[in-house]
Amino acid sequence: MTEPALQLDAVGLQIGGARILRDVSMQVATGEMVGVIGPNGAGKTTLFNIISGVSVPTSGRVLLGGDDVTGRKVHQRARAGLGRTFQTSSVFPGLTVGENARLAAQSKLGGATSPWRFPRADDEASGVAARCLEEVGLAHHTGTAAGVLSHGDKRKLEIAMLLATEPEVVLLDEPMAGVGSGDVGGLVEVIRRLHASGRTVLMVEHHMEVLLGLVDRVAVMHHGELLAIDTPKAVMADPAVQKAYLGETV
Ligand SMILES: Nc1ncnc2c1ncn2[C@@H]1O[C@H](COP(=O)(O)OP(=O)(O)OP(=O)(O)O)[C@@H](O)[C@H]1O
Repeated sequence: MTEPALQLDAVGLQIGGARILRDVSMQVATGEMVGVIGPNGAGKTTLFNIISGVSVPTSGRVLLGGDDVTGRKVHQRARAGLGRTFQTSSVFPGLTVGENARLAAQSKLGGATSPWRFPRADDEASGVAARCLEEVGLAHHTGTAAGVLSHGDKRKLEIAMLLATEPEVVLLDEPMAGVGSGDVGGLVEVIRRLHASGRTVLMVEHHMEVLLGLVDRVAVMHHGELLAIDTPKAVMADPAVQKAYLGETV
């Protein structure tokens, strides 16, 4: 039997007297796309922090491809094939789109990471960067300053930078946040292709229509617990989920 790409075993986080996460267990199969939803403060960001190594759980285990990575640092998990985008933009606005992507590729390949070093169009990092920009549909913006891109294109650039690190498991933290309605469709297509290429994807997203149309399964967090994990249809029909969202639009 193949190991799940990502597995959480009874993960918990207690800070002082506060239980932030309690007993969260899930398995995400290779190539699967799972959406994580839940009301504000439910523990979604904390869960992503624990999976990516920003926080260490006080109980339970995190496994990547069957390997226990619970005690490993962010960069060690990145090397093990985990990539993450953040809610806040991580692009360098003064650098071009191409330079941003090349820096991300260099961080994976090692060696000098100075963006001011004259890039050779045929070096490995430049090749990886070009391929990733092509994949997200930003190749025509290679020479554009990242700071002048629309929010939607910045998100695409962040995804390209993530792809440049060649992750197998991708965590997307609210990719639609701040994106104008005209840019949503293009970004959805990029995420759909990311999934179709066989990568395993976990996505926190408040834009419910987008999320439900993309994912294989939905994990519902509530008060630090995993309330349900199932197909979008089954989760939306679950009375416990509806109760958790009472007063909010699902
Ligand atoms: N380091 C910390 N110390 C104390 N409480 C924390 C800490 N980190 C998170 N919390 C609390 O844990 C709960 C879960 O927070 P978290 O940010 O994970 O929720 P979320 O589901 O991502 O919310 P949102 O949708 O608003 O981003 C919140 O009540 C938050 O205040």
